[in-house]
Amino acid sequence: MYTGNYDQYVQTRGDLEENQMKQYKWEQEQIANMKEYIARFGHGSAKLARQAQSKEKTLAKMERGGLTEKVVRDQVLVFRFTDVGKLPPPVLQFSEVSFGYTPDNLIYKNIDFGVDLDSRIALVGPNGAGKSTLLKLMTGDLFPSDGMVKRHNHLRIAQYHQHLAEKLDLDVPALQFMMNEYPGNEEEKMRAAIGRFGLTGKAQVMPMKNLSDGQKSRVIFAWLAWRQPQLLLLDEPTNHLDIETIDSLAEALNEWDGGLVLVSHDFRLINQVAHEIWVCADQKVTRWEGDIMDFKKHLKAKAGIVD
Ligand SMILES: Nc1ncnc2c1ncn2[C@@H]1O[C@H](COP(=O)(O)OP(=O)(O)OP(=O)(O)O)[C@@H](O)[C@H]1O
Repeated sequence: MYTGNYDQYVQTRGDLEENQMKQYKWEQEQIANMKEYIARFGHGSAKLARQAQSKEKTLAKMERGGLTEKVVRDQVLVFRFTDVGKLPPPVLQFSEVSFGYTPDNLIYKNIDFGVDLDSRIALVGPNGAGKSTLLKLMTGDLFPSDGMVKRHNHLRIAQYHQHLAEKLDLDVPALQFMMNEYPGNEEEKMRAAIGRFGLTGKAQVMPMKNLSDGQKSRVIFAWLAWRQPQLLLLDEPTNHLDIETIDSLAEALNEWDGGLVLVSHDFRLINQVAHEIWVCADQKVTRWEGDIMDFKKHLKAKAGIVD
């Protein structure tokens, strides 16, 4: 049981484990020294043998008292995207884009911006402001009512959203699903591709209905990653992931060399991976001058919440 928030927990646990490891190493060193002494002098002169006996007693006492255990790390969840290399900017350009699902209700009016492969953008804004809509305009699932969205000819975009997991055929195992989606690839390769997202062994070959929602999300990530996108659009990727998996996702994104546009309500994830915050509201997309924690404070102040 730990008090405080998650960051404090990580810090405290780290400190405790460091101390435990120091104690463990010290004890093991003592034990090794005593054992060596006993082995060398246990049958020596009477004086040395007495000292060896005394060390034997100390050793037994230490063992009875309970030795410090070695720190064993929880299995680290692997999440890994393959590096993709660069395309010259601009890879995705919005020029005077307006969009509405109906002409009398515009969600965006005259927006201009560029996204490239160095971009690490978090889209924030009130519910229904149009964050998911903006991602769909980026992928080309939606077309602007006015203006132009230009994508680099060789740009590979992959989009993650919850509905992908809902479309999985749950009677099929993850491995089979990948082999069906990407035929002509060796099974071993596909196993490794799913394994890169922490789904291993039996979990790959049981029908996906037996997987947790978090595991299904991993299958989707593996499926997206196989296309080696240069630009990843993530729409609420953390809904079914536990906090350690979210950290693992953040780490994978930080190690990866492609571009990222993230829609998330998870301030921790945004804080870890985003370099820019864009606010979608009032038919506009505006760059927030500050980090996500400033934005959180701003939202709290707006809602009249005092820390
Ligand atoms: N297919 C559609 N047809 C008509 N209106 C839609 C459609 N999809 C979304 N909308 C509307 O467009 C607006 C923007 O929706 P969008 O899902 O992009 O917002 P969002 O910022 O992603 O919201 P949230 O944070 O709640 O996911 C909302 O008012 C929504 O009801």
